[in-house]
Amino acid sequence: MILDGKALSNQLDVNMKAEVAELKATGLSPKLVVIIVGHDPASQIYVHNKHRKAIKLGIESIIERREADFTEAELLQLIDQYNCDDSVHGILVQLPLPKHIDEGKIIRAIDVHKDVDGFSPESVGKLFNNSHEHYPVSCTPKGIMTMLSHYHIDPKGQHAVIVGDSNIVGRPMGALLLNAGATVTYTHILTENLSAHTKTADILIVATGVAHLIKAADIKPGATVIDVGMDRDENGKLVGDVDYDHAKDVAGAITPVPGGVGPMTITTLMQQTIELAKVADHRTLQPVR
Ligand SMILES: Nc1nc2c(c(=O)[nH]1)N[C@@H](CN(C=O)c1ccc(C(=O)N[C@@H](CCC(=O)O)C(=O)O)cc1)CN2
Repeated sequence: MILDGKALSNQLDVNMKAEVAELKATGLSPKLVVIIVGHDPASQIYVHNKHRKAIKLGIESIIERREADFTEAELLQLIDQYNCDDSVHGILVQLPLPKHIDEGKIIRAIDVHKDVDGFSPESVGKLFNNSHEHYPVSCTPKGIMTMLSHYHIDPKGQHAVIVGDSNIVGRPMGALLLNAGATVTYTHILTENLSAHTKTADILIVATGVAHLIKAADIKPGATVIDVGMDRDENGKLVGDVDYDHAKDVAGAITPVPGGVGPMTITTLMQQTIELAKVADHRTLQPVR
């Protein structure tokens, strides 16, 4: 089974577009600000895709582009400007940032109520506590959970193996799967005999940035394989971390690259922008006693 993230994303757009139109009719217009510093070619594409999707759904979208020598102090000031702007519901700083900027400091500077990426210590804490409150979660892992649910793949009791320990994908992915009742194994670049672990996975999530790291022989027959990689092969073609052409014959379900996880990341960003707008509106309407 091919897990078609592009088709699912387009399907979810229909309801989101209608919801945004309804909110706008009540005077609430969800608004997202994306800040990008520098000229990383992949980031330019992702930010462009985010803007295009927001416009398609009727979400207001501002892209703030700055040169690679934009300073940390200037970035903090820009974030503060949008923290203070009540018309803005979500603020996202595209990662990676140039080396002279401290990512942690930037993430912590975003008002927690506008942390549409779910990267703030507060949101991450809630995720790892399995809080039942509403809070944003890193968009790629949350989008993967939406995809698993759509295709009736229930992680409960399953062995999920995560390859890659990034804050954006690997770590929150493991927490979401654990919260959904999976038994989770984290693996990463220092893991010895990686294949011995991946071969035991009922659900295998690969997010390493190494093109075709996972071969068909590394996969348990029938497993669900989720490829988060956005790599280039020797011909410059976009490929994943999984050798899709051979892996698809072993896996029970698999995401393609492109058209798998990527579109679901963007759809989740839009869902969380709408959610933050509704929560902000509710806070305004309900004075704190
Ligand atoms: N602030 C953030 N920065 C980054 C995040 C994030 O969630 N928040 N995630 C990644 C990249 N990412 C989101 O920004 C992302 C990756 C891929 C896609 C996507 O649409 N992929 C397409 C192919 C695009 C192409 O042609 O290159 C697909 O898979 O079909 C969207 C978003 C890093 N930074």
